[in-house]
Amino acid sequence: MFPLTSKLLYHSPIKGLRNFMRAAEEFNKYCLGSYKRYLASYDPQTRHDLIARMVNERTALTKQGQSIPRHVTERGIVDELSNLVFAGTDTTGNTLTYLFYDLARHPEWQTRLHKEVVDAVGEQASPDYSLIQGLPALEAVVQEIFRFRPASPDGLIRVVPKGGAVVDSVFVPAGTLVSSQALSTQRDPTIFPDPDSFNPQRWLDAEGTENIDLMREQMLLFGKGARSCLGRRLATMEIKCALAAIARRYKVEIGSAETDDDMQMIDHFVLIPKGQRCVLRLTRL
Ligand code: HEM
Repeated sequence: MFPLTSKLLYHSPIKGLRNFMRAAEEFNKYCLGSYKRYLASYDPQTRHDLIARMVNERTALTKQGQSIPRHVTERGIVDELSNLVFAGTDTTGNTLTYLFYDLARHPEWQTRLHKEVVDAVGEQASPDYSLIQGLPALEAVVQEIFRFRPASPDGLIRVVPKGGAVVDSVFVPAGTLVSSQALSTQRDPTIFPDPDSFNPQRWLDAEGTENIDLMREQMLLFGKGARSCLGRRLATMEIKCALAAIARRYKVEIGSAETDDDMQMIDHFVLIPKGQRCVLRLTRL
């Protein structure tokens, strides 16, 4: 952010903007603290994550007496951490919110998941990912929520490179801004019949047929290509683990007469529920 713009926004007469700037500052402090804690226990022999790569790059450049590019300065690394937390929080959290809401409306899938998970993990309180990763009903439910409620529903703009491109037999000149967005692509009735219904069974029925490749190809929620979502596997793992843990132990029901209205989808860049809440009732099985 440009420093002057940042200062102006901080003192803006609009309360929402001032709150946003203060929240961003708090958030940055949190990320800086996390980075310092990370460095305090940093061991290059055992750490092989993204931040370790950045720290190692900076160490090597320092040893060679070279100047440090911004992306591996302390500020650059802390910005990277903030980006990861921003990118991974509301997307995953709101997907889980819609997932439990849609399951509350489809108790038959809760019954199916409960049986599948209990058979696979027994009494384990926090099921090990290796035991649940490939469970068919769990996979179908997660794919269906990704299709039905894509956390990032908007078109993300790309610029057509030099020489132009041919898309679906249409020539698009270089420099044209293009995008496609997940919400409508993933509700294309020619690929997903009855697209406005939450129906995990469609994934199970398609398995082993050529339709499954078409369906997977049509899924845009994580983007496509070289700049697609870095955290898609982490997000999928988190969602499957949370779903298995809840399905094993709880029955989930709609908890308020307002829940259906609250859960109408609003495109806020990230998909959010209109009421900004989801009241559900969980009962121990
Ligand atoms: C359900 C959860 C998630 C959804 C739907 C989602 C969706 C997306 C989308 C649509 C993009 C842009 C792709 C493009 O421009 O073509 C993206 C990028 C990215 N996501 Fe996610 N994301 C999720 C979770 C996460 C998590 C958990 C993390 C990391 C902790 C993460 C980190 C990133 C990063 C770093 C990028 C930028 C990649 C790049 O520009 O090279 N995301 N994500």
